[in-house]
Amino acid sequence: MAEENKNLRTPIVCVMGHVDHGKTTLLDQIRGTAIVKGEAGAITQHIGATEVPIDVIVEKCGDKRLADKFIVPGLLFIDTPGHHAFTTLRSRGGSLADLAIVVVDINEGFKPQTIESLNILKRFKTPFIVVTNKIDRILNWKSHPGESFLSTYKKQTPEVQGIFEQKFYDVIGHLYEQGFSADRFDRVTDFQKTLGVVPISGLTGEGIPDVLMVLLGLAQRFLESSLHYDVNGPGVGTVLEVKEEKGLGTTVDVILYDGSLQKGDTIVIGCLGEPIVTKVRALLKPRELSEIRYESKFQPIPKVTAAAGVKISAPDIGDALAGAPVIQATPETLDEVIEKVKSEIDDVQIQTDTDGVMIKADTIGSLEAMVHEFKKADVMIQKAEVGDITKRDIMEASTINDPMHSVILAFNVKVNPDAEELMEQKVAHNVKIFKNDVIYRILEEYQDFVKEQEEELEQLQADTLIKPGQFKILPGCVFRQSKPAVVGVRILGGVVKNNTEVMLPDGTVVGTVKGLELSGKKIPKATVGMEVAMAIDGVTVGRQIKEEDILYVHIPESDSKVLEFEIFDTLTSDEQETLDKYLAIRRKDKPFWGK
Ligand SMILES: Nc1nc2c(ncn2[C@@H]2O[C@H](COP(=O)(O)OP(=O)(O)OP(=O)(O)O)[C@@H](O)[C@H]2O)c(=O)[nH]1
Repeated sequence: MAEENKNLRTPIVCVMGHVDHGKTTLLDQIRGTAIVKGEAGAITQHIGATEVPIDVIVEKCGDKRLADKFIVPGLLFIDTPGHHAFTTLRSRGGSLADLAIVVVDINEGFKPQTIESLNILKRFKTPFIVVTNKIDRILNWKSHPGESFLSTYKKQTPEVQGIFEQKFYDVIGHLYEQGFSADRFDRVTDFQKTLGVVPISGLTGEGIPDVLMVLLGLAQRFLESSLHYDVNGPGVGTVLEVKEEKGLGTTVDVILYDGSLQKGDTIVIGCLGEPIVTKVRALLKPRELSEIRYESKFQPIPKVTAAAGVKISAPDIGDALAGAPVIQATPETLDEVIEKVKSEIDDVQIQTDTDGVMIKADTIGSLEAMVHEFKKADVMIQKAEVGDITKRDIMEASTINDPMHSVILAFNVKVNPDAEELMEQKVAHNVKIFKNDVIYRILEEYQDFVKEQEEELEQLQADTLIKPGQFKILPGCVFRQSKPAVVGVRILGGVVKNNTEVMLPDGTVVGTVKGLELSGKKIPKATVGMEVAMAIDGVTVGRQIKEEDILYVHIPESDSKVLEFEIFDTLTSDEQETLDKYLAIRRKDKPFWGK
């Protein structure tokens, strides 16, 4: 059993949370921990990751007995913060990150990206902890750099403790609203039922020993079975980034999570077309800072073993895709491995609708995350692809008539120059691009746009809709008998516009308004309370109409339905009253008119 445990690999940890809540500072603090406390050689700076060995953690926590308790070799922190790295680092059926930390600024509380992080973790079922950061900013907090939370907390005054408790339980309350039962880490007895929350300061290092301990505990408790690996097995990893490096050409930064990889090995890398089959030309790790006499930032190494972050230099890897699998192959396994890599890419089944927007993202993982978030918000998606925005994308979007769908939502991608050129032209005038490197911002911007469009449409509808109106022909104000009749009227309710038909109280439509004048000036409409001169075509005073008559604007049945059932609440009270009277006339003989 003990022998077997030797092959537990280092758990991979991602840091997530809202902008500016302190993800980078926390990672820097952890890196600092590794550098200051580690014996020479004990610290391993990886490509895209930092490894904190178990003995460094144990020393930091000040309890040597812990050394026997834990059997994982340490923790590997992915250096790129945010859920971008988390979603990029996918492995078959989930995320490659074994654990995550969600950072919340204790003074600011929950923000959109906090919730987005929690949703992503919930979806991937990744064990995680929450840290409430920046406790040193609490009024009158006395910092004790590097100490455990309980130790520094005990040294605060009761007032400061009171302020802390209030802010802390605010965060606990928010977590509860998101469906998590959570408590301060030292009060949690079962991490499977209760989410552990660690108060920290990324700046002073207070609470960092607790973060490391709780993470180790989680790894031990939940991951032991999934952390077994075969040192001699084929190397398996995920592309974190595809990068041009001076003197090396295109390289791929890979997080290896199983087996090992050597210089000269054949590897298969996922891309959009047929998988790339190539040979490792060099495996590289960052050069130690002391070795500045070398020109290159990287140092070649003969072999890497999981879990590790490594830069791979190899021929023909330009099309490699961030988030795609990298698997080592032998002549015997090559065909099988190619199939496996291909099917992993094909597994990213994105269900699309027949109508909807176009989504572009930089990696498979971010594309999946984006589609998930947008579907949750009921946005219809017609196409979802990895890659920059091309001329063809713009052409495709421009053929869509619905302005809410001739839209490209782009996450972390560029607009190609020829696509940009096309955007300037008339043919693409209807295409809109929403670009951002934060998913929820793209969603927000798109939702604002949709709202604006809907309001415009409503306004347009309201402008063409015939509204209720009622007026009385004033006594002694007949200026012309007919062709057209011109009479003085008072608007009793609603509005009367030019070119609308008018109706008698018995339901007969008798003529059309052909002009409105107020104090000798032509006006397009008259509203409640106004006394105006009105020209009515089609009637003769003394025949169809006479002084003191009350007339109504004739509302067609289709408009009446919209007024009564869709926008009744938006009408003024006199418009509502007038509509009620109008409907009563219409429904006297036909009870179902306009229903
Ligand atoms: N007082 C105090 N300031 C902090 C702490 N942690 C972070 N900060 C400050 O908060 C600001 C944002 O911190 P970052 O670590 O850059 O935050 P981030 O979450 O990585 O931000 P993005 O990378 O922009 O998402 C910086 O000015 C930090 O110095 C802390 O514990 N205490």
